[in-house]
Amino acid sequence: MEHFDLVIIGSGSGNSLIDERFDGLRIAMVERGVYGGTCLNVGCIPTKMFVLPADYAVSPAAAGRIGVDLQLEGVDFDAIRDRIFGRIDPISSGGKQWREKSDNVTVFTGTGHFVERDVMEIAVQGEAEPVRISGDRFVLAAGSRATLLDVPGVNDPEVAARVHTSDSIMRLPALPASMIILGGGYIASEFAHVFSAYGTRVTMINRSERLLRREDDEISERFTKIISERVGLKLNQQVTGVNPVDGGVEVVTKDPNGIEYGYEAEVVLVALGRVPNADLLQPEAAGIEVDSNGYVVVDEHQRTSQPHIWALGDVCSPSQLKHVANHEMRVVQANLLHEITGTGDGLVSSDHRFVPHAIFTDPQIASVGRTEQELRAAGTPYLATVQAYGDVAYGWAMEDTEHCVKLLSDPEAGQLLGAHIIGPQASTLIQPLVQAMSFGLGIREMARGQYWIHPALTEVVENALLGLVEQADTAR
Ligand SMILES: Cc1cc2nc3c(=O)[nH]c(=O)nc-3n(C[C@H](O)[C@H](O)[C@H](O)COP(=O)(O)OP(=O)(O)OC[C@H]3O[C@@H](n4cnc5c(N)ncnc54)[C@H](O)[C@@H]3O)c2cc1C
Ligand SMILES: NC(=O)c1ccc[n+]([C@@H]2O[C@H](COP(=O)([O-])OP(=O)(O)OC[C@H]3O[C@@H](n4cnc5c(N)ncnc54)[C@H](O)[C@@H]3O)[C@@H](O)[C@H]2O)c1
Repeated sequence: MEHFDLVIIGSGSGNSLIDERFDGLRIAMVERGVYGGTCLNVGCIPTKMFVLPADYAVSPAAAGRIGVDLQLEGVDFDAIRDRIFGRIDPISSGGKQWREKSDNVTVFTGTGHFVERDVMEIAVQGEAEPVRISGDRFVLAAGSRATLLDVPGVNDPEVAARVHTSDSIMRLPALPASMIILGGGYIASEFAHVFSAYGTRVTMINRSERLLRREDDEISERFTKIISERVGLKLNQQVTGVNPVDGGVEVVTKDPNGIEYGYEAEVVLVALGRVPNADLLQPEAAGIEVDSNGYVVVDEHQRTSQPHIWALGDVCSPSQLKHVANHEMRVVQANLLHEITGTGDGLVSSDHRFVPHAIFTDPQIASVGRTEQELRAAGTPYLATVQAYGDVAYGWAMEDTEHCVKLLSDPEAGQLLGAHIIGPQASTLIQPLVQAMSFGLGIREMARGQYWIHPALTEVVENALLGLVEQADTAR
């Protein structure tokens, strides 16, 4: 049995962990799928490369409001798809080849699972017998996978060929005429924007009454209304079955009154969340604790319940975001180097205080901190302000009527408690607010202690901050 100093399972954020400081160690990299993981191959990168053309495709509406007559002549889905994967696929295969050539890293292509606390068995692709390796230390970077649809009819081969997850939907051989999207979260919303902008007739089926329900209510309500102008929305519906129909699939649903509906489309996208891949690792064989939702349990240093096993990213973090996986990777990297080579003063900890996210729909959405409904439920006193884009100069220029920045703070307008933005450039506008929260910058200092470029869209953030200050001062 081959022995390694370090065994890493998962080549997404796990691959970034290995740098020249690990040159003296014998490392095994175990990867069951496409090299480079979710973000590169089927996640953040390709989706956002699909979003940008979609943003252009919907821009005639915004241009028309300010007197520019743009006409969309069409969207070349095949060219977009081939350009995107023509760039991504070589990065993935090149990354794998580069690792395979490395003197100190052995790449195992196959699914690994524990058989003992320091022994892993790998079903290596193309090999008749599984391989066993042992390790001094392990890093679990095994990510998550799409939840599959589990209703009657889904295993019918004609249906199965037309039911996709985010892993396959971006590689469709041609743009479908119609698509049903199941779910109302990040993936459902981003692909609803993409495919409806490209010209597909999109129907979203969601079990609750609003999309993006975990966002602040203000944002979720606005988004649900705005996107309903571009896609068919079927809310409060539970999927009960799927059937093959001529040229497509029928999705059968039931509403809260028990009334049944049937919707047909050429293809179906299942976007019902992602489950951690911890189960594939058979963590019980190594004595690794897993929580009730299937996530590997880690302490603040990203160490699992087994001192020689560390975890990072989607396999242990319910936020399921790449910037979180990257952050945790750096923590594990520093802690491994500390333990193995004595680098640094001690173990470092992850900082999960203010994790932002952005949803690349049209309009964009970005958020950090707590929502108003969370503060209310917790009984935390707060101030809230909603600043319309249309009330600042750049928003006037855009003739904006729909978008806003919502800020929440303590009652003295001292510190921000949450920031939520819906509208153009939201993913960029949120960053100074993330910075303020992370470094404890007070609202008054932030609003008045710096210049805000006039007439940039950042004035919508400045005015929102001033709105909180004014409320606090009025209440004194
Ligand atoms: C469609 C989509 C869009 C997204 N967009 C964004 C975005 O815009 N911004 C953002 O922050 N996040 C986004 N995410 C989330 C982001 O992609 C993930 O949070 C991130 O990639 C997780 O990284 P990771 O290293 O934990 O896991 P991964 O990158 O998933 O890597 C895990 C790897 O482990 C392998 N593996 C699993 N089990 C085993 C095993 N037993 N043996 C061997 N190998 C195994 C898997 O094949 C995989 O390659 C998106 C996700 C999806 C699906
Ligand atoms: N821009 C980004 O950062 C980005 C983009 C895409 C994905 N992601 C990550 O990927 C993760 C997965 O995305 P997602 O959209 O699949 O998950 P999600 O958790 O955002 O949304 C899941 C949706 O499915 C619904 N749902 C779940 N189970 C259901 C059931 N049994 N019946 C009916 N509806 C059900 C939920 O109500 C929700 O609307 C996200 O949590 C996010 O962290 C991030």
